[in-house]
Amino acid sequence: MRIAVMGTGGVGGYFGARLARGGHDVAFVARGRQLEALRAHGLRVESPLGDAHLPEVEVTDDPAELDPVDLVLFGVKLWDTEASAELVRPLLTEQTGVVSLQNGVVKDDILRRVLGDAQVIGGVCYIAATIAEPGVIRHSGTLQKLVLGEYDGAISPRVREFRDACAGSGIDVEISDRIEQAVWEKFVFLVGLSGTTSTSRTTIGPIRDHPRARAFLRDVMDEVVRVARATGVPLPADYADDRLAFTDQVSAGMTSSMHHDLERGNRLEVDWLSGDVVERGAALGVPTPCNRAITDILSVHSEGRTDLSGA
Ligand SMILES: NC(=O)C1=CN([C@@H]2O[C@H](COP(=O)(O)OP(=O)(O)OC[C@H]3O[C@@H](n4cnc5c(N)ncnc54)[C@H](OP(=O)(O)O)[C@@H]3O)[C@@H](O)[C@H]2O)C=CC1
Ligand SMILES: CC(C)(CO)C(=O)C(=O)O
Repeated sequence: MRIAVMGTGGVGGYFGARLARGGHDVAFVARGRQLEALRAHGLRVESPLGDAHLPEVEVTDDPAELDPVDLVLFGVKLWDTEASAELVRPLLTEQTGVVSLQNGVVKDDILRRVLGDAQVIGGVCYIAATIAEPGVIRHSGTLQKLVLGEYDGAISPRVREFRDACAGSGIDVEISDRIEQAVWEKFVFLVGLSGTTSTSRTTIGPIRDHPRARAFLRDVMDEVVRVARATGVPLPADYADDRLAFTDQVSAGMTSSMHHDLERGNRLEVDWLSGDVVERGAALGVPTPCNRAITDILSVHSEGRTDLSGA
């Protein structure tokens, strides 16, 4: 398959590199120091599942320079979605699928609005990966899973083709015929994990082990479940308990990409995660006090590191 990765960071770089090593024709879109490093030294992935080095990669900061592709993988942060969607237009044919690896439930709303419903295939990814240094992606743990599916539930040829490309490249992948629900299922867990690990600046272990922090984590996720159900997404009413039980199975050291971003002084996605839950809840009449607390507490960090000393 010919694939373009829009945003070669933690997730885009990881999955793009695996697909390239799997024999697919992958072009990368990057900028700044990442673009320079990819041009100079190629792309390197460090992973417990095996390192990979692509010494030469097709990379650009301007998708219009690339030939059209079968599939675009979206790996930019949420604030860059709209502008990046405009940039990938020249890569699309009528058949091209656009799959977002991003978090949040708003990402595909934006892509569908800018690019049209028919172009967008729903997707969710489960992985912990970051840019360790320009040109180097570090994968933590062994989780590296994609779930994808057409929004109308059809198992289309393009979805099957991408599933086969991923499976043949060693990526854990499955097709869902209820992708909207799958996106919300991850959103419940992610909003709980990102909100609690970032506000308490610790990994999941101490949070799930402390009775009050654990109750807060559950309530944060339960608000997302209530918003999902009010939207018409049929999550079970006790889904927060299911996700709480799931957090007991992950490693105590697990944390969220947002917590990593906070520690690094980077801009945060909180307005598209807990903040989006608050906005949707307000529109639907669903109270979301825990997510509001998270959004408000993190607001002083949401634009990245600033001098808070007041000096
Ligand atoms: N990291 C993780 O483990 C996981 C992340 N996610 C989600 O995936 C999404 C991406 O996260 P992550 O991979 O961590 O993000 P990163 O910041 O690591 O990567 C995004 C990359 O895209 C680049 N980019 C943005 N806009 C453009 C553009 N117009 N042209 C070229 N390059 C561009 C960024 O450049 P610049 O730095 O200059 O902005 C950056 O290098 C988020 O929504 C996140 O929540 C989901 C699961 C796991
Ligand atoms: C929870 C996790 C690590 C799973 O993919 C994630 O999506 C994130 O932190 O952004």
